[in-house]
Amino acid sequence: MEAIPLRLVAAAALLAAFVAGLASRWRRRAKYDLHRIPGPSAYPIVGNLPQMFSWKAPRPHLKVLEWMKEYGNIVKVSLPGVGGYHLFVGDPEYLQNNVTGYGGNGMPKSPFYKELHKILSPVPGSSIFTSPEQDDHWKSVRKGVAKAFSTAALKDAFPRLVKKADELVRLIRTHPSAEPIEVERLMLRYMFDALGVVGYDIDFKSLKDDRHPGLQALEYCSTDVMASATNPFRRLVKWAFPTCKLARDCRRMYAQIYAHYDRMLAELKARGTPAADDMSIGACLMRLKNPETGAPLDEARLLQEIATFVVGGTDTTTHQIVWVLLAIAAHPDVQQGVVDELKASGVFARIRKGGVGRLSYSDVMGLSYLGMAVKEAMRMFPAVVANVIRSVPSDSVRVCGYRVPKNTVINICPYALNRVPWLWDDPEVYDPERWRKAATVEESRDGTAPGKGAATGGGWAFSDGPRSCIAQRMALMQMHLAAAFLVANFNIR
Ligand code: HEM
Repeated sequence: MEAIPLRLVAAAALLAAFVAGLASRWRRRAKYDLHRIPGPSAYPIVGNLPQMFSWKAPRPHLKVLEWMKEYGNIVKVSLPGVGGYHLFVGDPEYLQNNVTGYGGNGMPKSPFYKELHKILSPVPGSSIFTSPEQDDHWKSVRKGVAKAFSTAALKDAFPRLVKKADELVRLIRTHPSAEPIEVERLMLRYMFDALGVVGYDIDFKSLKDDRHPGLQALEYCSTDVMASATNPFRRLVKWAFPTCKLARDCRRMYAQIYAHYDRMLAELKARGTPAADDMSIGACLMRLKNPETGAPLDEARLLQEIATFVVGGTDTTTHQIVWVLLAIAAHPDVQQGVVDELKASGVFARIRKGGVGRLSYSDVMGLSYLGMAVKEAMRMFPAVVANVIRSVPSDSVRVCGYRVPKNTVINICPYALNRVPWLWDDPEVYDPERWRKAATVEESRDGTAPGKGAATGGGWAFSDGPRSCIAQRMALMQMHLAAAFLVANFNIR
């Protein structure tokens, strides 16, 4: 029998693959509505990755806002290797009721969070932040640590934070006046220390040591973990070339950050059983029990939770306070308004004339104009600009009326939600006063000021629902205090 030419076999295989592809595409179109969801056209193979993550301007949130304005309140974006199709939804009601989970209707966090786990621990697992579901472990940690963010706990920690803010001001005063200060770096050191003293009653002392190894490692690993989660090639390079510089640096820096968590746990353990009135994050974590066995949390699990609050509470507050300061600096009238309020309340005099010891939590959190200036900066410049990510749990769930396959990604982009014109009046205007209107709803144009989009505290900056930021009150305290100290002592330009 004559052999079938190889070329014929190859052509038949190609044709079969093409027909199978068409059939599967046709079946998919019949079953789901993905093709009906509006969005930018995607390139073959790489989808919309080049538009979202171009080297020149890797600012996906700006792209999402642009697309939402163009396509409306649901936009389909194709991101192969980073979860496939992402749906960006600009309908707060839909998000609150179906995604972020009021009334237990939330969607699970996407597998994206697994990638982030590496910065918490070398051991696979999940923490309050990375847990996909609101399972028993998540519930016990969330409930057990909630006390650390109560008013009583924050009042207790306040004097320790005041000392840090005072140290920050003194450090700035030692700086030669002609030389510019790199504010972001300085605020990173302040917020890292603030998290340590408020959350764990441990002074990391990074304000004293610019090259603090824990902070250096945290900076490096935060960048790596986000870059690796959004760039499949970075993961591939590290895996394929374990001796390249990137892979070696990663190993060294991850070891350094894990060593920092180990030292924190050792210090907490050395203190013995926490006192009953100790409501710090560290004390709450040390009291946690395994919900299945009732035994104290095992060390690996405890370390992951300790790490979660360090990671969750440093970069976020740093970036957010920098944006707050930038907004205040760019609006001298707002800065003057903050100064006037500080003076009228007596806080200015206490900060400036050696009375910081008499400053109370209520003094600072009662500064309503400062509060509005902070909230408005959080609306326009949320630190978590995008990537609050959930997964559609089953084929039967419709997203804004569309049938989509299980595991389709719902990506909440606080930056876009806080600026889309159908949710806010004059979204591009920095206007702290819009939050005053929130307290007097009748003044607003449509009865929903500061905007229908406002979910919690500062728009969507802290997300929403049961998985929203557990530490938002602590974060606000840290930012209010830093802003009050800086504005009272310096003219921010
Ligand atoms: C201005 C500062 C902060 C911002 C803008 C912020 C923002 C957020 C957002 C958007 C989420 C939801 C993330 C998601 O669902 O993917 C979140 C969750 C979380 N944040 Fe924050 N955060 C801030 C400060 C902090 C601080 C200071 C801590 C710790 C002390 C912290 C700890 C957490 C934790 C543990 C979660 C997970 C909660 C859960 O899933 O139950 N955050 N944060």
